[in-house]
Amino acid sequence: MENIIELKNVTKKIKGFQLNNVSFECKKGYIMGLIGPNGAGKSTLIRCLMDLVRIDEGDIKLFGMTHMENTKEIKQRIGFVYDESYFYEEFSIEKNKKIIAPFYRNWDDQTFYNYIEKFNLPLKKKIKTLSKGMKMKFAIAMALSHHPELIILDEPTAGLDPVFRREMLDILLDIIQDENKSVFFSTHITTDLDQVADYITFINNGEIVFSKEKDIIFEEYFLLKGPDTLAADIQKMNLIGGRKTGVGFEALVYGIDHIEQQLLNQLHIETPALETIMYYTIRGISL
Ligand SMILES: Nc1ncnc2c1ncn2[C@@H]1O[C@H](COP(=O)(O)OP(=O)(O)OP(=O)(O)O)[C@@H](O)[C@H]1O
Repeated sequence: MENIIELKNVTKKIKGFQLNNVSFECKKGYIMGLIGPNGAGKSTLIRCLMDLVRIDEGDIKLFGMTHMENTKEIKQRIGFVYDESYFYEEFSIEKNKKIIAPFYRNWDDQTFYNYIEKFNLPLKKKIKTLSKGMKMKFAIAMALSHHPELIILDEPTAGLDPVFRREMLDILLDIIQDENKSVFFSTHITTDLDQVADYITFINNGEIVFSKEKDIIFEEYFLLKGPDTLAADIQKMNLIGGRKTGVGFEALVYGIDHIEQQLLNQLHIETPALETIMYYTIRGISL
């Protein structure tokens, strides 16, 4: 399967923070979600992908090319949506479109106006008067109207109400109905990923914790629950994290083959949500 995004040992130092030896791949035709807590480096990583900041070491390839080789071509083929508005706030939706469209060789007015209608956006309204959700929809309409093969979104659901969020996720799912298109988006709302992502990349403190198929993650991690009397035994079991819950304990482990069957028989075993995996990976053990 073709890699659309490929990072190898990418390092980027900024004041007091470092993306450290980041490597992962994103395949054509899938949705990859990038998760991590505040300050983990998600936006920095996306800025590196878009060559908005230069990496110090390593390699980034998009469509098999580096930015050094052909950044113009890469950017033609990406639809980019990020938090800070890069539109002309004083101009209307339509005027913004007129200014930006000529930069894209595959710009398609018909597609643009279809999205405007679908998203119910007011063409004559100035950007600064739009709600956060409308701005996000406009950004998505712009990003999709030049038929990109890869859509990169930084926190597309942040600050949106649940109805808008659901709509946004449906749009992402719609995009990959065309198997030549791929989506890479960051979020800290992990439940969004439960619904739409095929692959998850988890970053913490500038380092990749894992980058895997979502279904495999759910096969590898286990949430164990049991009474306080077993807490001491379970602590010896190579835990990722755990805590007392009031009625006993819960603990996150990677694989359960190393745990004696006799102990497992006394525990309740669940598949953890992504949020739980993220929480215990970051917080560690406090049993
Ligand atoms: N231009 C900059 N100058 C100095 N520090 C920066 C700059 N950009 C990011 N940082 C720092 O780099 C770290 C990672 O920030 P980044 O915005 O990439 O994290 P994030 O995972 O996107 O966080 P959030 O979920 O809160 O948006 C933070 O400690 C941040 O303060």
